[in-house]
Order: sequence, then C-alpha cells, then structure tokens
Amino acid sequence: MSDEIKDTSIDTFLEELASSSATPGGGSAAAIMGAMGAALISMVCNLTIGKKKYVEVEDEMKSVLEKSESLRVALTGMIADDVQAFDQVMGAYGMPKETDEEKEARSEAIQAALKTATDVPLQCCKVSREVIDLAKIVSDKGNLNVISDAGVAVLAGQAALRSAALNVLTNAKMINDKDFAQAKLKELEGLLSGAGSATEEAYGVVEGKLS
Ligand SMILES: Nc1nc(=O)c2c([nH]1)NC[C@@H]1CN(c3ccc(C(=O)N[C@@H](CCC(=O)O)C(=O)O)cc3)C=[N+]21
Repeated sequence: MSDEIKDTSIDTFLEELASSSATPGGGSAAAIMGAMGAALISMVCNLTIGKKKYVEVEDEMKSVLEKSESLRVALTGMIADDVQAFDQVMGAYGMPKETDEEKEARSEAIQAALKTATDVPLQCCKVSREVIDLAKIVSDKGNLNVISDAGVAVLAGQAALRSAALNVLTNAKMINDKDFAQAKLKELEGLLSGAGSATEEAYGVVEGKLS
C-alpha cells in the first residue's frame, strides 16, 4: 500500500491488514488504535466545550482538544510510517545473498531497517502514552453523556501502547547493536511504567459514573 493509506476506506484497510502481504501489519494497527483513542478524546472535548454545565472545565477541555488533535494527526501519520518502515525490513531480507559482498550489504540493510522499524513503534508508544494521560482527564471532567467514549479512548490508547511495544520488542531482539537496542528498551520501559494503572484508574472512573 502507498503513503495514501490513511485515505483508504476502512474496508480496504482491513482487507489489506487481513491479507498475506507483510504490510500494513501490527505496527500500523497499533497506530490506528491510538488515533481512534485521540479522536474520541477530541469528541468528548468537542461535546463538553460550550456547554453551560461544563463552563468550569471549558478552558481545560480546549487545551486537551488542542493536544488530542495533534496526537491524532501524529498517530495517523504513523500508520503509513510503519508500512514504510516494515517494507524496508522485508525489502532488506529480500536482497541477494550469494557473495560475501552481497551478504554484507544485505546484513547492513537489515540492521538499518530494523532500527527504523523499532523507532517508529517506539514513537507510537510515546504518543499513545499521551493519549492515555489525556483520556484520563476527559474521563474525570468530560460531558457525562459521552463518558463511555472517554473509557473507549483510554482503552484504545492502552491497546495502541502495548501493541506498539510488542513491535519494539520483536525488532529490538534482532538488532546487533546492543547499545542501541538497550537504549530503546529502556525508553520503552519508561513509557509502559504506570500506563496500566492510569488506564485502570480512568476506566474505573468511567464505570463508576455509569453505575
Ligand atoms: N514496525 C513494525 N511493524 C510491523 O508491522 C512489524 C514489525 N515491526 N515487526 C515484526 C512484525 C511481524 N510482521 C510481519 C508481517 C508479515 C510477514 C510476512 O508476510 N511473512 C512472510 C514472508 C514474506 C517474505 O519473506 O517475503 C511469511 O511468513 O510467509 C512477516 C512479519 C510485521 N511486524
């Protein structure tokens, strides 16, 4: 699929995801999950801003909306970024490996591609973590009529974070530059830390409001 992946219909995207072609893969799926989380946060903000009952949180909701829209744009871009990154990995594996020179060039290309294919989902983790943190704010303060959507947003952020994390883990394992891999895993650990409890807390708040 091309760079225009974000412009394809949901149906076509899912067909491509389901197909035996390597991309889009789980990395792109993680990004779109995060983008859905961000979109739902924006939706809750848009339905809270301008309501008399929520005038006290209006400024905060406006600020959350600005951030969630920027996260949504970033995550939407990562759907294609991940396709490109993983296509590079597959392309490198497909290089000829007859001569020593070819083997060397192939190995270098694989290693370079794996680094990018680690960085893209790590970036997705970073932005998805922000989705979780913003979803928590709208779960606490958003319009009660759409509070279930705030709960969906937090779970989408969590799914995106943990899904992108799996892509980081699987690629980092294959990287020979252990300093690089260690640094990325360390960064990942920081992003995962506390995310589960933030998710459960926000989900609990939403459930509490609905029961
Ligand atoms: N940033 C990132 N994004 C990913 O989407 C991502 C990733 N990293 N890391 C690893 C996993 C795994 N994954 C595969 C998808 C299809 C095949 C696939 O089509 N394999 C063919 C072989 C194809 C060939 O050799 O040309 C097969 O097993 O028959 C393999 C692997 C995507 N992932």
